[in-house]
Amino acid sequence: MEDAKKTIAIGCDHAGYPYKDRVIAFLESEGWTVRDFGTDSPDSVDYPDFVHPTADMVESGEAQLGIVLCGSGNGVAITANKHQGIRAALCWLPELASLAREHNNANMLALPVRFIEEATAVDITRAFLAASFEGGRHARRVGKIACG
Ligand SMILES: O=C(CO)[C@H](O)[C@H](O)[C@H](O)COP(=O)(O)O
Repeated sequence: MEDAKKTIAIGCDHAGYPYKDRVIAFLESEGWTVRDFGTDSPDSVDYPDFVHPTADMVESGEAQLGIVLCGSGNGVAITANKHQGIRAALCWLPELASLAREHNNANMLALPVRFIEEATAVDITRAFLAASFEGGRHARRVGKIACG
């Protein structure tokens, strides 16, 4: 059985696919068990088909965190954020990834693969994993996000 505390879910579309294996290699080198929901080729696909299962695993608690990749990062972030228990952050700089965890308690990272270098994607992922939620005033604000 996978250790839920060290499991991370990942999913992408064809535009995110070029960086997925590099990000997975980094995650595994850091000791994470990676559950890869695809896609697994540059052939054109529809990102929601890969993001929903990724977000489901995070939302259920089977995975601690999730990472989704597409061209702009917007399609995957918008899709993931339709899940009540998901706070997905679109990040193109490591500093944004740190803040997403520290201030927003983000549990999913959205990477805009067509707008960042591959090494930057790894740097952003590293920052996301290294940071932790600061709580305090941010907990009050995060608690007000849910509606309906
Ligand atoms: O959903 C997106 C835009 O918000 C992603 O960036 C997609 O990867 C992109 O739309 C894919 O575009 P394509 O022209 O079909 O390759």
